[in-house]
Amino acid sequence: MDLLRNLTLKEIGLLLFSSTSSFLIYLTLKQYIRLKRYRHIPHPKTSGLFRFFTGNLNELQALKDDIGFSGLILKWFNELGPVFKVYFFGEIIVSVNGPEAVKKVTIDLDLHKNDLTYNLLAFPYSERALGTGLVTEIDKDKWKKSRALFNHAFQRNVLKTFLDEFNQKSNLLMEKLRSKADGKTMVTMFPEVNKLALDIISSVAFGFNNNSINQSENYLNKLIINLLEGINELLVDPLVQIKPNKLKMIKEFKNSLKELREFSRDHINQRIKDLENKEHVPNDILTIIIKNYDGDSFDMDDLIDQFLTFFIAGQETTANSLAFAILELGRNPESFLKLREEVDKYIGFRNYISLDDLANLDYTSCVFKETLRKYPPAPEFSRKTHKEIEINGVKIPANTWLMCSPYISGHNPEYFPEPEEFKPERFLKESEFSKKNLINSYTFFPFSLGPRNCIGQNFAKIEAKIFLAKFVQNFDIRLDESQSYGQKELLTLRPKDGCRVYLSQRSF
Ligand code: HEM
Repeated sequence: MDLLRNLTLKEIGLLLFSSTSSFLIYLTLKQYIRLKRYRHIPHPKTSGLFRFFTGNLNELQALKDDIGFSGLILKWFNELGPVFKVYFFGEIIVSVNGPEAVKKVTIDLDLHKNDLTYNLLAFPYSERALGTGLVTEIDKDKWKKSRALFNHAFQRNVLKTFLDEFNQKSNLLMEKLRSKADGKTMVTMFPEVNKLALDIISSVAFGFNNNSINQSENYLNKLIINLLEGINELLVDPLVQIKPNKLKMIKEFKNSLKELREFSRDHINQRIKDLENKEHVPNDILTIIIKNYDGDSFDMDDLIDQFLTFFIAGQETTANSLAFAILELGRNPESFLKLREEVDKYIGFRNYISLDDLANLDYTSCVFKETLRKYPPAPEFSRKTHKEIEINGVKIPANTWLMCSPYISGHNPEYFPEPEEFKPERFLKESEFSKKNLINSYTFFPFSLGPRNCIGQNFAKIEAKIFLAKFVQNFDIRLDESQSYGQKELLTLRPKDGCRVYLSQRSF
């Protein structure tokens, strides 16, 4: 301090100037060295005065509302080829595409998840949200233990026992929609299927009747929406935490998270108590988890992480795909009629759909798959290299953030000609694409692949097929022509205007 006190203003200015210059030189050198490691990997054109630092930030921001991140990287894939990088400030993402790359990343090398991406879900705004739940656990050994526990609960023969719940909740939604099926009342499908998905996961996984289908605003539904909105904001705007006009949203996010965690804690505690007291409990996923838990005592925060993870992973993704499916069926009446023909043949007017019935619904499966191809709800997922690897002959340095995209693959005309067309037939076993093996696990992977694939995929397939079958059994649809048929990418990919339809009771 004494030294500073003896300096003149001019000397202090010079000192500040030289330390700022040194800092800038340091940043420039650091960025130069970082980018040099990736020099051989092409990237989209950068723009702006500070583009050496900001990289592709301008393009990422300008296009995020228009075609979304997935649309943007698809454009870059078409321009730059299967391996390319995108960068902004210190972050470099390498997008790797094509069957060989996807197999290598997800199966052969079974790379770790990228901590930076998943931390946004795990600990947004420095709060514990999904924490060390199954989606966000980075530590492989810990993840393996949890996954083994959950695998029990997601086996087909266990899910089969919940078929009543899947049917009952879908019937409830049909009943509600019937009350609006006058051909004149506009129905936005996304919130409806969102509540359906929430009520199904609440009942099948956690044994309680949430009953949001019949409520205009549901307590849990609202809390989850607030939670997801907060995380979305953080994803699209890293500076959100210092913006005064976002303070209210952040406060609401934190309150909702707190309430959700308290709700989960109470529910889990009650179940543990009931099990200890040998009370009658539902044989749901929570009971299976508690019974198979092999720790000495329960780590409550860990269980809450899992509880929230299943609520969120089990709701958003399926709901988005169901809303997109209705939108596409509305735009493609011939697919709608084919679907109905199949349902009429195998189900008729029965309002209970069994597992055997589901096995017959081949075209229904194709409709669901085609929807997931065109609009994978999780359009990208991230991994991290721990040592240098080679993909498609391109060397990728250690500690690189890698990205695989079911969206890019699903829109590649090499495997899916006329990718913008909705053609469920391409997934029929006898289709030329199936015969040529153009559609396989490495070209169509909306549930990801390898050990960290989606544990809920059978769950989602059952839910989707039952809903679609019941929907065409009951209704004719007309789309609201004024809506956008575009997509909106937040945490997941969803229909931009939520899928607006006019329903009528089915005519014969
Ligand atoms: C159409 C519906 C669904 C799609 C497209 C989907 C997609 C995915 C994808 C791509 C992943 C990998 C994510 C990553 O690597 O970051 C994933 C993981 C996961 N999904 Fe799904 N999902 C769906 C439905 C569900 C449902 C219904 C549940 C629960 C009932 C669920 C629970 C999970 C969980 C817990 C994980 C993490 C698995 C692990 O890392 O071990 N998902 N899902």
